[in-house]
Amino acid sequence: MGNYQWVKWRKLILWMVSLILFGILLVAGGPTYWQIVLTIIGFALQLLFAMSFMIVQFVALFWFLARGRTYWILPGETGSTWEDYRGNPEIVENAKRIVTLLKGVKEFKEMGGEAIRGLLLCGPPGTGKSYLAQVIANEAQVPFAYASAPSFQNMFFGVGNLKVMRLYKKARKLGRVYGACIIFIDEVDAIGMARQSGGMGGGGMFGMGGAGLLNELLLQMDPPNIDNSKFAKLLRSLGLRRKKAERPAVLTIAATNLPDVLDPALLRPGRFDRKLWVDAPDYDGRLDVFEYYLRKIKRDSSLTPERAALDTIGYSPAQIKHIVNESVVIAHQRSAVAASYEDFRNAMETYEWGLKQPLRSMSDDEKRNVAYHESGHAVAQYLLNPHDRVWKVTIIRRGGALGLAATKPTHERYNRSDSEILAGIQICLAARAVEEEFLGKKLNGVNSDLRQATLLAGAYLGMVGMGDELFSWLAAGSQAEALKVLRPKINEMLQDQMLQVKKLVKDHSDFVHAIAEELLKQGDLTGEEIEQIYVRLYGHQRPEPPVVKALGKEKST
Ligand SMILES: Nc1ncnc2c1ncn2[C@@H]1O[C@H](COP(=O)(O)OP(=O)(O)OP(=O)(O)O)[C@@H](O)[C@H]1O
Ligand SMILES: [Zn+2]
Repeated sequence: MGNYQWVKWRKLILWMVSLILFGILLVAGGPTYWQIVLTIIGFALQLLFAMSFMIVQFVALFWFLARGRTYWILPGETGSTWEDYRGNPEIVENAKRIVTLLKGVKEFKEMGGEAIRGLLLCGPPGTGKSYLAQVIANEAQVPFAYASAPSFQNMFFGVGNLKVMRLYKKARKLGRVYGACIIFIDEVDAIGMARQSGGMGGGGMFGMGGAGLLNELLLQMDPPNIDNSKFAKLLRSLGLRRKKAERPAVLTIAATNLPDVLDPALLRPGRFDRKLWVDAPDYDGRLDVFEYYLRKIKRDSSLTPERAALDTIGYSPAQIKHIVNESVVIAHQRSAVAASYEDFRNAMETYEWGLKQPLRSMSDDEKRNVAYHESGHAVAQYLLNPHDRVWKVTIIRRGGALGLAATKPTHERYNRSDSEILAGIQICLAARAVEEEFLGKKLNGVNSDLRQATLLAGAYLGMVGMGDELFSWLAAGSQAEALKVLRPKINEMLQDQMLQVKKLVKDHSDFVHAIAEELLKQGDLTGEEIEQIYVRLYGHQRPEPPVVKALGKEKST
């Protein structure tokens, strides 16, 4: 308290002293009257200047923050056409309809139609969602804006909304010039998550939380059709009416990998009421994409679109583009003038597994362990899986794995039989089977193998009703709980499959030894080389793989 009083007094005293000094100066005939006036004006000007400077700074900061990271493409700037969108003719068909609507938007509206406002593209990454939106814009000859939803988010309240508002304002402006406009919003789930599930739609640190951004987006997509300018309000208050300004068509195309988490409000009519699934292409689709991208590079006759399409089940067009490009890089590195199939394969392997990183310090004994482990997988893969082929077996470290035995499907498949799942379990267990039977020890490199085998057995018994129960843990909700309850049965199943695969590798011991020896010599083997070894040893091609059965109590039926 006392302290506070003192501060107050001190201030007063300081003021008094200054006043007295000022008075003395005045009386002593120091400054003239004009000098005093000028000084005061000078002070005032300084204050004004400082304040306006602060205001300008604030405005600049806000403007800077609200500057969305949006890329604009005007008609004709990219030139990507339907010809460039490959591998998915159904999508193109659907997209063409949208372009027809956008092009004829004026006539369509005159007929009383409402312009489409939103299109939602769902699908895994790299399937060309933003690319499709660009092609639509280019084909319709309308401006295109690319924005990513997370970039709207800002820690300052209102800045995100301002960004959305500015984006749409510009879109409407350009839309008036070009007839329509397309805004593409990537990763819309970042702001469009169902509101109760705590989506990040809100205003952030200083915001009110909730769904501010989502609401702004919905409002901007489908704004109320009244003119809210001062002039229009004045006219309205005078009982007059200005001719309603024509609202330009702004089509919002949004993309997401997670359509299930979106707020239902987004999917209502008038918003994203049209949905297109953009999936990874099938064989024919990939063939088309490869033909397109391989045409752009120099390649020799070994690298054909057919061969490449066969190897790349599940690849997206973006991945295909990347692999083709990497093949050229690899070809160039070995000073070749054209990419070969070998380069392509190397590119794929590096893409899927990471770079080769041989462990120079590994002892011969350890290398032998890894070779037999992988040989076990390879033998089971080769003999048991009718729909997969061995792609590559290697004991050269890649990524985090000491070795790998990888298969690729021979064709697109959408369902799996009980026999195939059991074969899958045996393929996982084959490595341990070989360790025990051929090396006489158990090694610790099996963690992911056992994990995978356990998950497969769990699904077999507790999810897809292939054991003696039809109960599904999906209904119970927790896989972890189900695995615990199923543990005795899973164990029994794994033991039983282990016995079978041990028999398999012992029956083919020459094959196991030959692959392991060859791996120790060469480092890695392709599926074709494995096949050559088999044919050399047994004098015939791989027989039709057997139907694998569960022999334990599960086989009570
Ligand atoms: N169908 C296609 N035909 C030809 N090229 C394609 C196709 N789809 C994608 N691409 C190529 O892949 C690149 C990446 O695609 P894009 O960015 O559109 O994928 P996306 O689905 O939007 O991915 P993300 O969800 O990760 O944003 C494109 O720029 C294009 O060069
Ligand atoms: Zn393994």
